[in-house]
Amino acid sequence: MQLSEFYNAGLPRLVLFDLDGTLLDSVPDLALAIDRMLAALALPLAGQSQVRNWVGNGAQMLVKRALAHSVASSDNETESDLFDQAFALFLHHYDQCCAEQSRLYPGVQDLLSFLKDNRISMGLVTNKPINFTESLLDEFDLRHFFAIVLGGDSLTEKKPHPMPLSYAMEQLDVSPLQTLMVGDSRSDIKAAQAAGCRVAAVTYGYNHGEPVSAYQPDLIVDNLAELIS
Ligand SMILES: O=C(O)COP(=O)(O)O
Ligand SMILES: [Mg+2]
Repeated sequence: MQLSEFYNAGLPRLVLFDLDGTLLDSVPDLALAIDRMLAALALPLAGQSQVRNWVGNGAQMLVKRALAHSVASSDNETESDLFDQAFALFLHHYDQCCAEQSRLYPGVQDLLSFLKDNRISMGLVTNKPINFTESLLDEFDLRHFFAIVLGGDSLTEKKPHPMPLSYAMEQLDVSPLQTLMVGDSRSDIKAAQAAGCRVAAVTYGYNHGEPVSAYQPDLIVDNLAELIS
């Protein structure tokens, strides 16, 4: 279904996008950084297929999930020391490799250009830390599309909390009824539902191994270009 059919009065005024798994296939580089972190800690490696199921709740949760998978249970103090060490290693390695193998998905350039040509405002609301988000937007020359960019550490709450979506709508002075969220995971769908805006979900991203249909988004697409009228 095209956007113009979905919004009776034409197009939404604002489209908010998720980054990882929606615009950018980032798992190859996330997995590289996680495996370099695990190797430095002499722990068993995870690989892309595991990491794909762990992405979506921010970098700290990604590292926690990787440690929970690779470390036999330990006491709280060892766990927190290990986390601090692991997280620092992850940040260091991801900083080196975040744009090595990551690629934009098919249809992304087409949709962003279509929305820009139609003067629809766009925002980026990701759970990825803001410093990596900004580097990747520069690397893929996407920064100019977005009127607002929020990372997982930009505000006190991240998706699935509605705060970053509500904040973006307030800053751009657009109501939830005139806003569409586009994402790949339950966090995006739940945040949009709680913020009162409609949500389109892509089928190709990272949703912890579950189909996005389980969370009842308003629209489901296999390629973002399907939204273009
Ligand atoms: O960093 C993550 O956990 C994923 O970020 P996303 O919100 O862009 O999917
Ligand atoms: Mg995502």
